[in-house]
Amino acid sequence: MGHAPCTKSPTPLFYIFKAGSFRPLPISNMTMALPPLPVSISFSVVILIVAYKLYQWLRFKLPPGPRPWPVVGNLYHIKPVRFRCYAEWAQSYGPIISVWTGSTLNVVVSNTELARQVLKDHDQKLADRHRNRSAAKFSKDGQDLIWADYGPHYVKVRKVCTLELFSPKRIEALRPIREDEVTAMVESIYKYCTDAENYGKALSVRKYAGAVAFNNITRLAFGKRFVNSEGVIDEQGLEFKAIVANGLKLGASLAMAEHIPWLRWMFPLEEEAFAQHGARRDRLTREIMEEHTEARNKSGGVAKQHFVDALLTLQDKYDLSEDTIIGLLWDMITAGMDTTAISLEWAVAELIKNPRVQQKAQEELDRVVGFERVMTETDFSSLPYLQCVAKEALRMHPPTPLMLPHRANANVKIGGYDIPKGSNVHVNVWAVARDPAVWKDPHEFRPERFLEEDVDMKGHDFRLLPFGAGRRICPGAQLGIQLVESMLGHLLHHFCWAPAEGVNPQEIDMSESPGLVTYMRTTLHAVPTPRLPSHLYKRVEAEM
Ligand code: HEM
Repeated sequence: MGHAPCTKSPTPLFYIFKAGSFRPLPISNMTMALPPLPVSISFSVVILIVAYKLYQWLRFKLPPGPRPWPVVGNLYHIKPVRFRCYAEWAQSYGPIISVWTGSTLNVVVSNTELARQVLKDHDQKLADRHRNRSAAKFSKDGQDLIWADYGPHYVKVRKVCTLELFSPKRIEALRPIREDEVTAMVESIYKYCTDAENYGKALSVRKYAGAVAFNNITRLAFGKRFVNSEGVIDEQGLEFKAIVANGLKLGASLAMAEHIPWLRWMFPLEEEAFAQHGARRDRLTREIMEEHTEARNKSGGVAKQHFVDALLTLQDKYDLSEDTIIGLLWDMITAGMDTTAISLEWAVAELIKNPRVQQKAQEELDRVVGFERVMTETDFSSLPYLQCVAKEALRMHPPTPLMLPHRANANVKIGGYDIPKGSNVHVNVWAVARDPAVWKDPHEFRPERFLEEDVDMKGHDFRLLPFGAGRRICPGAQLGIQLVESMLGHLLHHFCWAPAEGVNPQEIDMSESPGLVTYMRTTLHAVPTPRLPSHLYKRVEAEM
């Protein structure tokens, strides 16, 4: 990689020295007069703090990694697709590396044993979150779940998620919404490809997957389908989308100063913009909450199954503030929307590249479901190969390849190295799931591997961690799996999938776009051909 290994990384203060802030002046430029007393005192205090910090950091044995530059650390070495870059560095420096983003130490682990140490043996000490200024604003300093540090608040809201929001009973009660949305997707793809104008033309898989994910998550969380059957979005839906887009814009505006705290005074937060954004988000959410309260009162107190109803009726039992309810609802939107759409797009790309797998999955669907009805989630247990296809797609293309970063709330030793309190810790689940030491032919899309050996993907087997593991494991894992399997099963049962005209399947761009969640870099365009009787392409509408 062209970087000399560096096991003893410099301290944040080292950067300040190197940056030249304290560069000594040439003797000739110095005045011989002694500095006034307050200046001497301040200078001594600074020296003492520097010495103490240096002592603190030098006593640690930090993991090796590329040599950081003064001030910026490795910021200029990190390639845009971070998990690939870290996996390359792991080849040079070993399975645990230090990466400096400005003055923040990030430790990245890339094998099964170290993932187990992070997510199981030292789970609790590594279960805090790093909140940058934007995340801190959006979450009102961790009043939600995603951005909360590990502690009594986190334990409480996590309990609400496990026992209430994602209980098997509620997931099952919300099944009609999922089946409605998945069949709506099938109906609209069918309309597209049976329109004479579109004959043989490719469509964007992401567009359809994104619509299912959007409608599904907004209905599940807010009990709202913002889009009507003609695809027209209502006023609240437009406002919702504008808020999501504005949140992304604000989040992206912070950049460099996030990594170099002492530079922040030069880049003040746009306090006003953040405050307006928060107020706008809260206003829309409150409006929806009031609608639900009114409907519940009218129906004599009967609560619906949507998350908003669940949270409002459980507010007193769990002592949830309004900020926490709003935060939780938006967490679900943030974490549950892109992840499922991304997984589907990658899976379809692999099925086009591997026609043998596509055909085998279709044969299973034809045998189990047949040609006279559509698949439902109750068929899953009879469709082991379909489940393996979804799992293999999540192995090769985890939508969050570095999970969400954890932060150490105490000094911890991992793989013989020190992780000082306050460092960020990432598990490169993408690299772990492609490690030739634990996977045979790791780069081959071969769902059969899971028929030969049943590998758990919900946090018990540290070779396969698309949802993480331990205390912070994804609470929506089961729901996510069901949605991905359902979308995939319907797409395969109803259609044959081929690449866009003139594209060789092996030429499909399988590279990733940069970001916390990993979309395909080039949107997948594919040609669907219906394979079932025409009456099976109707949306199965659910009134909820
Ligand atoms: C294929 C789909 C999905 C994948 C691959 C996925 C993956 C993940 C991962 C890797 C994490 C971070 C775990 C960690 O920090 O250690 C996470 C967190 C989270 N996910 Fe998911 N997720 C998916 C779907 C969903 C859905 C559908 C929802 C909700 C509707 C959801 C809600 C959450 C929440 C709230 C967190 C934060 C948990 C915490 O900080 O304690 N996810 N997810």
